[in-house]
Amino acid sequence: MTRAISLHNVSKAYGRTQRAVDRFSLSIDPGEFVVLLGPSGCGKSTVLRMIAGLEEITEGELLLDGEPANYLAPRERGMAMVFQNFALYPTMTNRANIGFPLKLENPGRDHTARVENTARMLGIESVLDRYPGQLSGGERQRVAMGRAISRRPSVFLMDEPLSNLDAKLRNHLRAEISQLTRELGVTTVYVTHDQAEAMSLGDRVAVMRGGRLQQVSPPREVYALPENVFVAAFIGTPRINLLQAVVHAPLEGRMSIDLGRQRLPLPEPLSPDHQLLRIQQGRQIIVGLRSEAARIAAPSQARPGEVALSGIVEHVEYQGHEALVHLNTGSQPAVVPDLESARPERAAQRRRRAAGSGIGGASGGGVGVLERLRERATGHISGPVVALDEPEPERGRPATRTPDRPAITASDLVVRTGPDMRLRTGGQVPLLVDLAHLYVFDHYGRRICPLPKDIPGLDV
Ligand SMILES: Nc1ncnc2c1ncn2[C@@H]1O[C@H](COP(=O)(O)OP(=O)(O)OP(=O)(O)O)[C@@H](O)[C@H]1O
Repeated sequence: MTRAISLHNVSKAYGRTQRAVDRFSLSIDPGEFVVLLGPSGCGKSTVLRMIAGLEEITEGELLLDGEPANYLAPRERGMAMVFQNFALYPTMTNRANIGFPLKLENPGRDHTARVENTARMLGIESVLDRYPGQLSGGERQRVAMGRAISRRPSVFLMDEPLSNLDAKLRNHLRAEISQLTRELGVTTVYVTHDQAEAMSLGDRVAVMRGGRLQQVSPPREVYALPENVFVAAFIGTPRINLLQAVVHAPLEGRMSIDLGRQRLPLPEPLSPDHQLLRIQQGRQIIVGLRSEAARIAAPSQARPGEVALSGIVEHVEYQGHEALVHLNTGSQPAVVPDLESARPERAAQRRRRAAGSGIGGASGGGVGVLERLRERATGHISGPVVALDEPEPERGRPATRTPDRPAITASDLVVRTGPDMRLRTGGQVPLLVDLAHLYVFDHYGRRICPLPKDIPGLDV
């Protein structure tokens, strides 16, 4: 059995502090795999815990298969949770750990077949009679998943189940989780702050920031059509290049985007997307260029839709199969708050939560002040995504740098090249920018180009 989950304007407030989750709405279909993605502290785990019934909903409504479920006890929800820290009973064998929920449910029955079947699915038959302490991290996490699966839940809730594992094992288990949940056809809500994990696992990815849902879309769409600059910057490696810019739209002559020391001329006739940029004339905007939107090549090699820029090589990051070239084009990078908010460590959070809920003995008093200061400094910033770090300039006048602003950081654009391209640090290189892959965001960070119907790089 699998079930539909609907959250309608769900909020969570802890005490009188700002809301950890703010008017969160999301409908998940039966059998769907939805990933909650966002930086540390954005409220992902809180949403998951409210679905599980481990956290009371302050406001809003939770529906399970269309039925109100705010006050349903956790065990009546038919859900299984898998956490980051495995949470196995160390004094029980792995067999007993996997069978534990079954034993609780049905003490009199023999569960051997179900336990062995589950272990076979996860490839851990050979370790069933060992103890968790005798297993590797990956095996332990498989046992934890086995315990969640054995009961045949109608929903899996997974809270960063792979984050304690090394990268290779993480990739491996990620593929297994994907296969397993599809085979079982069970609705899955998976929490992570790792965008690559989210993109590879989810049927849909729900991006959160400061307790609020920013966008929920299939992975390809969340990458190709980010609704705002926060989503654009959170998704994709290397991170999208975000540059402060001003639209230059003379009554006569070619429209262009002023990037500081250089301009991007917009090809004529203007596309409908670019035509709409005219109304931004003189206002500060943010230009987004993913690393695949620009390449190092001479103007003579320009393909239709490509325009020339140039940059000074600051640094080359050799990656084996490719190199990332960090360039200075003389523009000013846009700053997106919250991307990697320095939230308290998860462990410290858990300690505090445990202390607050009376579980365990750790009071966390020693770290409290520091934690609180850090929280205050990096606290929730919700509302519109303000990506610029200075006030909007007067209309009709291009932005100027004020003297106390940091100088243009050395590199403002990262492009990919083949691993063998010889580049000299400090040397100037020609660039071609593909305007079909140009993103423009307004000063609140909302995407204004491309329009929703125009999806670069998406074969639909
Ligand atoms: N029991 C609690 N009491 C007070 N505040 C809490 C409690 N639990 C969570 N919070 C706060 O609510 C906010 C959201 O926390 P949550 O754990 O949901 O974020 P998250 O996105 O899952 O972060 P992480 O990835 O670090 O776990 C944070 O600011 C956190 O400090």
